[in-house]
Amino acid sequence: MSEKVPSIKFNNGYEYPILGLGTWNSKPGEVVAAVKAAIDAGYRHFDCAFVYENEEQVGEAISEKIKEGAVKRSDLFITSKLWCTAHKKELVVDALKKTLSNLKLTYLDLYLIHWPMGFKEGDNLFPVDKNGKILPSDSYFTETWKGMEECVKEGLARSIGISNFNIKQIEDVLSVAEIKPVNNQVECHPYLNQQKLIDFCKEKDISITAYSPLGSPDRPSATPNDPVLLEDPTVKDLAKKYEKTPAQILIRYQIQRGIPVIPKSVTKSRIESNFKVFDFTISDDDMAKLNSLDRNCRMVNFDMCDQHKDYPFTKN
Ligand SMILES: NC(=O)C1=CN([C@@H]2O[C@H](COP(=O)(O)OP(=O)(O)OC[C@H]3O[C@@H](n4cnc5c(N)ncnc54)[C@H](OP(=O)(O)O)[C@@H]3O)[C@@H](O)[C@H]2O)C=CC1
Ligand SMILES: CC(=O)C(C)=O
Repeated sequence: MSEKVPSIKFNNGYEYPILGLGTWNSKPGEVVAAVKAAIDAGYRHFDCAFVYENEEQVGEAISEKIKEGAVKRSDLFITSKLWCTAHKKELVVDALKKTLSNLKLTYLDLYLIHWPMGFKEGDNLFPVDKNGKILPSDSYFTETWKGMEECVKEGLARSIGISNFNIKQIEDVLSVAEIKPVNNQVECHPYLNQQKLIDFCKEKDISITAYSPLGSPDRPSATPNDPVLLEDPTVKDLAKKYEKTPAQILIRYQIQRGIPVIPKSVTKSRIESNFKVFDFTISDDDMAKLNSLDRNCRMVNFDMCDQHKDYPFTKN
């Protein structure tokens, strides 16, 4: 039996396991086995989203594992995210109810606003104009936040947070928040170490989750000229030195920074090895080497939104 994963504590007192399994790009036909293998390996934290279009299969795996007695619902920490087409306040609770029905759960541990940009409402998840650019909603995310607070008040989500929000946008949320966000989920790895955003969030008692911690090699927007984090010479040298894989170095890097991390895999052996990161320590000098790789290199740009008034990233 594997050991319990360490947790951090949110500003509302709930515990958040520091390592979880990502599920973006996990095909419906693969994700059931992946989630089951992860539970068997000891994972208790799963990162989902309505837009990944695989919540039903994640839910199927979780229900089967609960039914067979491997875990209880209370052992698990399940996150999902509100998609951009449901940013109007009156749409938020119903969007969460749909996600809960997909996942076959009665509550989420954490519900996040997936992106600060609202999209034109409707069934099309990516409504675009003739140039392929996103059609905006006339909502603003402070209104969406009020809908998120309703989710907590109705007992449908224990904690609420944000994802892909920049500092100014976080300040805007805080200016209206009756319930504070507990977490901002952002891209984070040695090529984009996010130290400034992490420091700001720490000051506000908001935790960070590191997405794409391995550099998201299977992202649909990858091009052959992009840098490949898992093949970085420093990362590979450290893997050799510590007798670990490059992925284990990248996951351990976040854990030692106190940053929860959610690597994705649908491969049983990788799901298992990515979890074996609690039996070694990267030295301070080697952590500094990893920090020095920072180069403002973002893998998940969501370019189709770069004209949106609430696009969070500065363009290089
Ligand atoms: N809030 C947001 O906007 C976003 C959230 N996320 C969340 O973060 C999660 C993780 O990020 P993601 O972008 O998926 O990318 P990751 O950085 O986790 O990389 C996933 C890729 O790495 C491969 N991989 C996994 N383990 C290993 C290993 N040990 N050795 C070599 N390759 C490995 C996987 O392959 P394989 O599966 O074939 O094993 C997959 O191709 C997402 O799945 C999602 O849950 C991600 C992006 C945006
Ligand atoms: C992967 C993901 O969460 C995106 C692109 O929103």
